[in-house]
Amino acid sequence: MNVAIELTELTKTYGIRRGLDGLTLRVRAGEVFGYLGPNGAGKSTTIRLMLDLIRPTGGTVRVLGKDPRAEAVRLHRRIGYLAGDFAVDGRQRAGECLSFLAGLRGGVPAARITELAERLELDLAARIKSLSKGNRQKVGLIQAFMHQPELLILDEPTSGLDPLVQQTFLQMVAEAKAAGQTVFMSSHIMSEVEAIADRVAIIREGRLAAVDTVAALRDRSLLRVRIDFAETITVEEFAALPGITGLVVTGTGDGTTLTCRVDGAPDALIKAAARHTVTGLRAESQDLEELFHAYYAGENPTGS
Ligand SMILES: Nc1ncnc2c1ncn2[C@@H]1O[C@H](COP(=O)(O)OP(=O)(O)OP(=O)(O)O)[C@@H](O)[C@H]1O
Repeated sequence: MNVAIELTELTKTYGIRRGLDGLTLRVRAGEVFGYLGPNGAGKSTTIRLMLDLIRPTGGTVRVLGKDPRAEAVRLHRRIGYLAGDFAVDGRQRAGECLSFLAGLRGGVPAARITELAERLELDLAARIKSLSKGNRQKVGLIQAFMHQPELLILDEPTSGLDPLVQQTFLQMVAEAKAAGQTVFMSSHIMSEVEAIADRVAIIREGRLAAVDTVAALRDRSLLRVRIDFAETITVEEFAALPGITGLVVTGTGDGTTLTCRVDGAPDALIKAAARHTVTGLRAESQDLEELFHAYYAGENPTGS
């Protein structure tokens, strides 16, 4: 396996504050990797450590097989980086700024910059200080993508972008992947990375809470079930069934409704329910956003 990023037992403390706490993570070359976590989880800290913008308290970082501390300058040419707080000289015009940055990256054809600006609908003649937050973010995206780097490291790339531009951004990521580039992008919203990420990691309070493919995470999620009965049923009949949690029974007289979560096969629940007259049945997988909120809150959403 070709590894693009390898973090081992990575720790960063800011005085007494914890930024990262023993994070071990591998990102494969060529994959789109979503890095998710709530505010303050340690996403930007991880990214800054990868780029040697800050130094670890403990552990090691390897990016494209190199130590970013020893080879920062050479590595930066092979990376496209969008900072969470991307900021450049506001007096410059967007096009001038991008040409200048292109020079630092070893040169980029002007047509490539124009093409990206057209796709993102950015006016290259506008002064950066006159641009809205979303339009400044487009400048940040172009400077990260323009030299077609081996590795894109994007900290909250969709921040401030309207939904149409977000779609264009997702296409750009898909094209980068098709061209064999690796994309590491952070976000605090699952739906932003769900569609394009091969794998996602979820971090919480500086630690890894989960890492897997989106499909596998979805498979791990629980089933939410609601069953309506014609007659009165009791909690006791269902409470001891395997994999059942959050059991609630409501209503009396005209019928009862049972709601619960099921981990694993719902067979025992269905057989127990079939002893009664079932007037309604609904079962749905916990949606991913909900699953992530449970991870964020420090629960064990898979119930395992
Ligand atoms: N320069 C700093 N000095 C002190 N504490 C810091 C510093 N930078 C980050 N922290 C702390 O480290 C923790 C992780 O912060 P980090 O910015 O990496 O989180 P994040 O996941 O990127 O959050 P956000 O989504 O809000 O950007 C937070 O508790 C934060 O307060």
